[in-house]
Amino acid sequence: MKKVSIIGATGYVGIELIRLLHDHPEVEIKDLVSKSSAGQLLVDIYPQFRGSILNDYQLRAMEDFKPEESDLIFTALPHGVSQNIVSELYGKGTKIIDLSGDFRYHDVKVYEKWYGVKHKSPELAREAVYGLVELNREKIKGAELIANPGCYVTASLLGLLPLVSFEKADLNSIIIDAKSGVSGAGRSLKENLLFTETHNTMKAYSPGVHRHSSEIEYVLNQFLTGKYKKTFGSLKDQIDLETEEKAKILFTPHLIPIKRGILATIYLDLEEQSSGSEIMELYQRAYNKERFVQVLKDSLPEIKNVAGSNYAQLAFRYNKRTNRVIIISAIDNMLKGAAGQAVQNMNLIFNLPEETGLEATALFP
Ligand SMILES: NC(=O)C1=CN([C@@H]2O[C@H](COP(=O)(O)OP(=O)(O)OC[C@H]3O[C@@H](n4cnc5c(N)ncnc54)[C@H](OP(=O)(O)O)[C@@H]3O)[C@@H](O)[C@H]2O)C=CC1
Ligand SMILES: CC(=O)N[C@@H](CCC(=O)OP(=O)(O)O)C(=O)O
Repeated sequence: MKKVSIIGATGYVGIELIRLLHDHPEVEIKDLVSKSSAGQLLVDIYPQFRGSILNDYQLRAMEDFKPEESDLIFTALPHGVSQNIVSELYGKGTKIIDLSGDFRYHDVKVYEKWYGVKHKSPELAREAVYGLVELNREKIKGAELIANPGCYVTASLLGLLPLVSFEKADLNSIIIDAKSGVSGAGRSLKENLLFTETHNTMKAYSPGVHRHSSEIEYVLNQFLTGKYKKTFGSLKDQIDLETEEKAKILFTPHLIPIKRGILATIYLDLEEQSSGSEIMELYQRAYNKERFVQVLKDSLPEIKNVAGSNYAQLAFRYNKRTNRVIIISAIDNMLKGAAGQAVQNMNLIFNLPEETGLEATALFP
């Protein structure tokens, strides 16, 4: 049995990781590290674990945590905080999967611009392997530090990559309109996340300037330059970003009155006329071997059909009149958008079948 630990254990992603790892047949939870609740029993904060193997589990302070006793550590901390902890843990022989935005950009200048935070470990940011499994599977297997992707980014990239990969999309026409449940904002107290502020309403936020715009563009542009070429799709030629146009996307997130789930609706122009069957062939080529990506033909993705599961559901409609494609992508922000994808990464690192511990279907109702 591999030993795994979580730092930031009582946050929403932390608790989702505990739930997945508790049911995982090949790992055992070593330490659950918590800043706010060190010394307390997990069940006093999350009573749903009462009676389980974690019934007597005491949360541990960072000072008492010995990283070398774990084979792998998940850091489920806010960005800015995570980089400090990861740089202390790195190089001690333990693999790390970081769920924050801190290590998602090899070029920390891009991170600093969009997050407004100085990066203290640029060398580690260059080492980190981007953990979108469908894009980067081979590198993930040998990685020491994984940067688990953003939730909106996962939904958006899975929808976009087949058309970008097969050079069908006009790279300057991409518009992403995405909606998220409130758990996407984490567990800490914020006035704008109160029940009375979020229930029976819907709002856009950070239109065009949300930090995930930069992550979507950054990964798409790395992809276009050939960084991920061997593991996904078949770009004919790599582009030179100095001389050719980069992908520029416009992204607006919305908060909707549900607990979990993301639905992204993506619009793009095609370079040339196409057809629904031609595009379907691209999506099938991209995803027919993927365990967690389902391409729907006659129905459309819905949050209720993925919430509680690690699946992404995709569908597209080719609009001949405008020569545009509308792509719809649904994931659970806490699972394929965070903890589920992190466990998928862990399975690859431990050379386990990718779906181990992740086979639950969506919860319904
Ligand atoms: N929620 C989501 O859907 C997604 C979240 N993410 C990312 O995953 C990470 C964790 O997210 P999430 O669980 O939602 O966030 P939460 O706010 O729910 O949890 C973060 C946890 O980090 C711990 N922590 C340690 N030090 C600090 C500190 N200085 N300030 C605040 N918290 C601290 C706390 O747990 P403790 O006291 O137990 O240590 C806290 O509960 C974030 O980087 C987030 O951006 C990524 C994708 C999706
Ligand atoms: C609804 C909501 O507030 N969602 C969060 C994004 C999710 C997240 O946690 O950000 P990372 O994936 O980059 O870590 C936000 O918009 O900031």
